[in-house]
Amino acid sequence: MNSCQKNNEKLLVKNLRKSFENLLVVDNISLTLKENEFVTLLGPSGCGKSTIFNIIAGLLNPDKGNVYIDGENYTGKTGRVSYMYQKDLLLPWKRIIDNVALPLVIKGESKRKAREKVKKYFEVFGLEGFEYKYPFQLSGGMRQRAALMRTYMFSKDVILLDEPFGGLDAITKSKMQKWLLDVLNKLKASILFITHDIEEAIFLSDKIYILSDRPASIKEEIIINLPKPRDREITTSEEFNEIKRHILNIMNN
Ligand SMILES: Nc1ncnc2c1ncn2[C@@H]1O[C@H](COP(=O)(O)OP(=O)(O)OP(=O)(O)O)[C@@H](O)[C@H]1O
Repeated sequence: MNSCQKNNEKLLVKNLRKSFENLLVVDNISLTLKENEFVTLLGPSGCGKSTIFNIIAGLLNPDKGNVYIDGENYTGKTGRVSYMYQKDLLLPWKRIIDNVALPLVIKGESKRKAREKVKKYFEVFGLEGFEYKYPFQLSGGMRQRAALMRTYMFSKDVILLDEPFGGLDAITKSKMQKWLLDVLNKLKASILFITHDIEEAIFLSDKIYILSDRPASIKEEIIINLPKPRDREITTSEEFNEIKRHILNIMNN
């Protein structure tokens, strides 16, 4: 165990720095994610958010800094966290149940056992009755729920979500945000989330890191103390708008 690990800290990122050729993309990023916490990286397009996720997932090596999960150094090591990209496509030729079970099959489970293990989650993810359908038979929101379920099956505790609702229309996106909070109430997981949508960040998060333009550095860390469980009405409250004004101020300076 790393001596820096504090109580219930799942993920600790320390002093990350990353350049591509001569382009500095990530500059001295440090952050923490506690057990069952929802933390968002909020920043402008192209600032380096996905690069930070690629480093946390172990797909990229930082030039400097480290990534600890449960106190263990995972810098440059893959396979510990779940990672869902914005366009995380389901395999069109596989049934939903086999798409969702794929992470378990990759880890060595038989198809039959993997199907058995994932079956019980279909109800929680709102996909009961759709187990044996193919992706083209589902709506956009349902496909995204299936992709989230597959992500959850890979690693149930630390989940990185890179703009998972970015490609959805406004109404579906809003429904999906509320749905995600409800699912997390039942399942418990520690989520690190990327978005450039300020309202989405406030609605979902316990904590927001505001990132600068490229190279990404942390401008401010904001704790969101809005009451939980949250529903849509909260987004029109004075408290919510006060946080939004504060964030806009920081982002525009
Ligand atoms: N493998 C790479 N080689 C060279 N440059 C890269 C590489 N990956 C990312 N970049 C550059 O790093 C910068 C940050 O990219 P990144 O994808 O991390 O930003 P982002 O904040 O996630 O963007 P967006 O919000 O548009 O998804 C961009 O200018 C991009 O062109």
